Amino acid sequence: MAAAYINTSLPDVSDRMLFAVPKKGRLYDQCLGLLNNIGIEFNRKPRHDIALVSNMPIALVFLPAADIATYVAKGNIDIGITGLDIIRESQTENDVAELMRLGFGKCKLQVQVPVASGHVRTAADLVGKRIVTSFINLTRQRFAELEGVADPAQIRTQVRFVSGSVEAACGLGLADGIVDLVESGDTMRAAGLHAIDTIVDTESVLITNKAPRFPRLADTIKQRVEGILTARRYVLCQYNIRRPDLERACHVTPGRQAPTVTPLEQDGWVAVSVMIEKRSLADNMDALKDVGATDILVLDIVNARA
Ligand SMILES: Nc1ncnc2c1ncn2[C@@H]1O[C@H](COP(=O)(O)OP(=O)(O)OP(=O)(O)O)[C@@H](O)[C@H]1O
Ligand SMILES: O=P(O)(O)OC[C@H]1O[C@H](OP(=O)(O)OP(=O)(O)O)[C@H](O)[C@@H]1O
Ligand SMILES: [Mg+2]
Repeated sequence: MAAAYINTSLPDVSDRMLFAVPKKGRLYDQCLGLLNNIGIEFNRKPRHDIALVSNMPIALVFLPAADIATYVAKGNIDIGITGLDIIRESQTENDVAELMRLGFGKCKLQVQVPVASGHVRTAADLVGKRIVTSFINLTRQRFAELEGVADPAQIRTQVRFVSGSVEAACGLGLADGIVDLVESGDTMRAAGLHAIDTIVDTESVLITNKAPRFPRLADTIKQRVEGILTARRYVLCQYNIRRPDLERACHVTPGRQAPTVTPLEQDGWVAVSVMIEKRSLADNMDALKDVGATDILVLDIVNARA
């Protein structure tokens, strides 16, 4: 259970759901965009890590992404956004409920070595060597597997923690290899490194405590986020078609549930309105044209509720 926040200079948040958001870093901008999209209004004062939401009984708590899973697992925070990598690293998988993957913050936690150390081709070649990382638990678990040791504390490989700029460690002589996140690979390549093993594929997730204090409010947040993710994934497509060609057109664009078909004033014609996934839009438009559709229009969806 989340405890009341005990600090008299802070606002009273005892009746509010505490919602943790990364206070900086790679997830920050995306999280703020999402909060805005789901209609959460707040005013964060400079240097304050708590902001009251003006239109819902929620208080936002801005925390380092790496700590959010622990707060949620312990029940000090009710709901939060963080990365799957962080949940695994903080060993909180069994204590948090994953409500939804959010589709951003996608990257891989990888074992990397200097391109120049050509004799190191697999992670097994680093057994017994020096590894630097911000993910010591996941790194120790991976090397325990490679060493055939049940207890990660017993591994021969030396795993040392650094809090950031991990990619500098090999060049500076502190490590023979590193374990760090890779998205585009630019950071890795700029440091003269390449990846030889993947430990985790990660993306950001919405999580709650397993015994949430505000289950209905958490569900409302989940539904609103689902609506935004759906809106981002789909467009609304409208077209006109002769009734005899409708069946073939509906085959191309079956929609999420079913297309909406409306008769046109012109005899024998109908208008179709249907949701289409953005990633198959161009192919679907080509196929619609082939089956006789005309006046094909595509409209952005701002929000949705399935
Ligand atoms: N390059 C990236 N691409 C996508 N997601 C990333 C990337 N780097 C980190 N993440 C995700 O964001 C989470 C938080 O990492 P991030 O580096 O943003 O936080 P931080 O280290 O607290 O911030 P900073 O690096 O600014 O000090 C990671 O655990 C991961 O889930
Ligand atoms: O493959 P890329 O697209 O280059 O992204 C990967 C980099 O992003 C993160 O670093 P961040 O910017 O958070 O800096 P940090 O190392 O100081 O945490 C991560 O730690 C990598 O260094
Ligand atoms: Mg970082």
